[in-house]
Amino acid sequence: MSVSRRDAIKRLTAGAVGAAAVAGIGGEPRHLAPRAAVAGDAAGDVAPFHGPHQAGVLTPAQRNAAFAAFDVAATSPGALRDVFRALTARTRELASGGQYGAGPDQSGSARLAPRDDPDQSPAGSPPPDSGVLGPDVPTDRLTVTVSVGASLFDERFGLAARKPVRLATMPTFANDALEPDWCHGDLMLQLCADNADTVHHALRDITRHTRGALQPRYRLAGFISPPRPSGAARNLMGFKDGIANPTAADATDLVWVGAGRGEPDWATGGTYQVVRLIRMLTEFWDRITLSEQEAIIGRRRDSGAPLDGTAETDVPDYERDPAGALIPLDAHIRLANPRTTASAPNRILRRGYNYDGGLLANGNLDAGLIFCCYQQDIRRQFETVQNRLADDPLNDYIRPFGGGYFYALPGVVSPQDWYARALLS
Ligand SMILES: C=CC1=C(C)c2cc3[nH]c(cc4nc(cc5[nH]c(cc1n2)c(C)c5CCC(=O)O)C(CCC(=O)O)=C4C)c(C)c3C=C
Ligand SMILES: [Fe+2]
Repeated sequence: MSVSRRDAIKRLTAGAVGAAAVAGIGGEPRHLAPRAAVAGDAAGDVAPFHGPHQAGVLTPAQRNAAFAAFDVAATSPGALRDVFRALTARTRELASGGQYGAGPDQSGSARLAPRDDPDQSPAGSPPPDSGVLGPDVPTDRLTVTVSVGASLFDERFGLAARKPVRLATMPTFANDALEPDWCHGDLMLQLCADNADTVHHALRDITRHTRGALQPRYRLAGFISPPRPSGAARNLMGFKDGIANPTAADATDLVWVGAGRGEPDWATGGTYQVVRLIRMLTEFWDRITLSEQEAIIGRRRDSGAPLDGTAETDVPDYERDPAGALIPLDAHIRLANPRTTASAPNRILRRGYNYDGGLLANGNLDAGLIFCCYQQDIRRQFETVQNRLADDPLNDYIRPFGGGYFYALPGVVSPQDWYARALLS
């Protein structure tokens, strides 16, 4: 992250607080009217909003994302409830799409209202929407996954006794060069959609409706490339990434927090989220040989196959290669998941995105991975894997600079429900 970009963000956040007195949380609700399908909509474009778990965890990864951390500027429990109610209302509406300036006609179906409808935008008021997506707001498989950090459970809102028992502040690991401006936060929003403008629109809508109560802390946009030429998408080191991941069938054992795990009742249906902002030292990576790169990862760069196999989907067989003749003992995939009975409960659900943030002050590329994973227990899963990676040769080519530990809230189960209702009631 360049110094100028960070300064720009600081200026923007300062502006948001300044505007708080004017807008107030939520301001006027900006209703989207439901609408018939618009160009670009296709079957499967809607990621269902209501359910026992939030969308955006098991949802097949959309192509674009933003990870945005916030601090809560609201000071009372009542104001905190308003924050979550506003977040729920905006997310529910944005995820189901609609038309700005439309209202039900006599038959109850959606219609386009005249653009200059005075009821929608009274003289002297700003328009109800940024307009970034035009009048038709597509669903675009938008998901907004809301997570809370350990700092939300400090003395401000009287929530200390309700903290998820395994939620802590992310520590600094051996290879980290953490930048405080890019770490932690009371709240993390993971916004994902098939198109980048949908992600931008949703983030802008949410910040507008929570201005003064949520203080933006940092944000980073991410993307997933199309298959090149097939199979899993590639990260910015050129390797297929996200090949080996638990499936939805594993989620009960590995991802969702259920009853009987010693967690507070309100937390049932949630999951722990780890976000790590990891810069890639691409200038160094691009200077080593292909076989060195492949030995570091443990897979072929072109096909994604493990070094003991031929296809991306082949499962590495470490028992048949105890000395690491084919897949080195310190290959990234072997350290991360040794595939033993003992290591099975340590598996994590990865849902990462590439990021490209321009240039660093020294002229090097600022690009890398927004590593994000979900799990039942950070210590048993992410931290165990991370500690196994302590001497990973890949560490010479990456530098984690930010992120945090969060708890993704249980899902919103009905139109009357809202994020964190069980926590705050
Ligand atoms: C602590 C967890 C992990 C971090 C941090 C991490 C960073 C990281 N990984 C890559 C590239 C690849 N990782 C791959 C597999 C893989 N990585 C982790 C964990 C962390 N990675 C796991 C658990 C696995 C799966 C291992 C397995 O089950 O076999 C791969 C191979 C393709 C794949 O299976 O996804 C690549 C490539 C980078 C570049 C990186 C930091 C920038
Ligand atoms: Fe990895």
